[in-house]
Amino acid sequence: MASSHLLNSSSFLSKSNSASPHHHRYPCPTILCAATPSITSPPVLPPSAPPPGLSFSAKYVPFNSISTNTPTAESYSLDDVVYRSRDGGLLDVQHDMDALKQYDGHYWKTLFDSRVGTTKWPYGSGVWSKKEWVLPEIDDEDIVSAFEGNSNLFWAERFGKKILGMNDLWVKHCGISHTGSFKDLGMTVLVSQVNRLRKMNSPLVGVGCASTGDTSAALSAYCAAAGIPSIVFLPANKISMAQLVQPIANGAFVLSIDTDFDGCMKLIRQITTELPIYLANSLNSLRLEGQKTAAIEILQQFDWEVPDWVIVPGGNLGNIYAFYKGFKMCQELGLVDRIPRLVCAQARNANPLFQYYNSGWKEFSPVTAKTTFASAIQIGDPVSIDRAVYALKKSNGIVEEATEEELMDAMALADSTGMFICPHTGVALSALMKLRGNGIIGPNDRTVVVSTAHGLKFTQAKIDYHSGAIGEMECRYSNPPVSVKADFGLVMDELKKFLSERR
Ligand SMILES: Cc1ncc(COP(=O)(O)O)c(C=O)c1O
Ligand SMILES: N[C@@H](CCOP(=O)(O)O)C(=O)O
Repeated sequence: MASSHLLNSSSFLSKSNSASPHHHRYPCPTILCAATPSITSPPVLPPSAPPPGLSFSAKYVPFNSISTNTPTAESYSLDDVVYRSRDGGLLDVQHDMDALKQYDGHYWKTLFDSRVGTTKWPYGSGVWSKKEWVLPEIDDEDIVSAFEGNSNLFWAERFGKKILGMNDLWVKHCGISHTGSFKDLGMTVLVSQVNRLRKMNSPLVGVGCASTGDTSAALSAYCAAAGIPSIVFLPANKISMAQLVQPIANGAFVLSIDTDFDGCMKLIRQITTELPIYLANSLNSLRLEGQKTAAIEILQQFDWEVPDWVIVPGGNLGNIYAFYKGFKMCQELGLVDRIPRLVCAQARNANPLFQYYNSGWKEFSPVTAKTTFASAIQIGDPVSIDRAVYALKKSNGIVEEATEEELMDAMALADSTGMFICPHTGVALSALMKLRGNGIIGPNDRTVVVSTAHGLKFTQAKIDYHSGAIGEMECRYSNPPVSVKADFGLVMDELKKFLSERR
């Protein structure tokens, strides 16, 4: 136990095993056996051996060439600093699928499964255990990782049975992570690539983002681990204290700006075209390569069985596409034979995607996002709108919304069954409750709700709820503490009252 902990932390800090003879560009039998180094029998060979010299690669292509299935000559190296296609559209990371297809689905499953829990750098990370599908060409010693991923897929037995009559409900706790949100999955990839670029003498002086609190926390932590300056633009007074203190503690240059997230996003986009600061928001498609591994991980955790539904709270809308991409890659490469239906859940106070969906995808209009307890998705003009629409259409997906009362009640109910979720996960659970209520999601459907951040980042929202201190809200599941004098009789009275009410 102690020695494996030491191994993990020393890998994080020094990449000490980077010069390992097991450092290959493609999966190999040695890597497959990494978790059992003291073998006496011959290594287990993968089902189909790699042709000698075959390597994997990826490049940027215009996203619309993918969404319209139109071949294009426009592409960029991942070592280029580029966020937009020539016509101003989004980019996407395109992998050399022909090279990946040299191996069958069984091969990839065996390889990925063999890396779970290994201390061999960098494959113990849930992201880097899928390295060939993420950033295939980066050297292991350039990777900046905090052992992210491999997050708990929690069987929400009590919530499912008691609240929804469901037996097969799961919560993927992506917020149980280094900086407390799913952003770590993408940030390890982005900061690793910047680390590589800086070693290649790129003029980049730092990495910057606009944030509602989680992207900035992840960016500042990974940059601090790599000794790279980070710059974060935060909407003043619109993020939680816990989120604000994260980049401050990690030594980021923090600008608290008198605008909302969308205003910060506009500014960082302008600034990163003027200064050699690398853009870390999910407009940068590199981030999504890491985030998509959560989808692969869900399949892996179900022994490669496909759930019926996956529900993701949406704000800037990169993550819903990342999930689609992860599932789709698994299907295309033969690991599974279908993909789940995706649901994107938004807060009613910040619901541009929901409105677009409700219009029958006729017209998209950005909104001015109003204050919501789900503050990390208080976004009115999502940069990945096109990616989200594509993911939803391709997965026969649905968009739902939740009012403030619905999301806070859902959060309180989930907490009362042993979770400690964030308000964004409350949005996703409210969506589930509605879709169960109208029968779209059936009682036996295997359903995964993606929990995107740790509840400890949002304690003020929970305090407000449990003290019944929210304007119009009934706070019907609040559980305030009972004050009592230090007197045996009075304490006994309170306990008897409590116990009789429980009967
Ligand atoms: C906790 C949390 N949940 C959900 C989201 C939504 O993710 P996305 O912006 O990729 O839609 C974000 C960030 O936007 C977030 O920080
Ligand atoms: N919730 C995000 C908003 C920005 O999203 P990004 O994925 O584009 O970085 C945050 O935490 O800042």
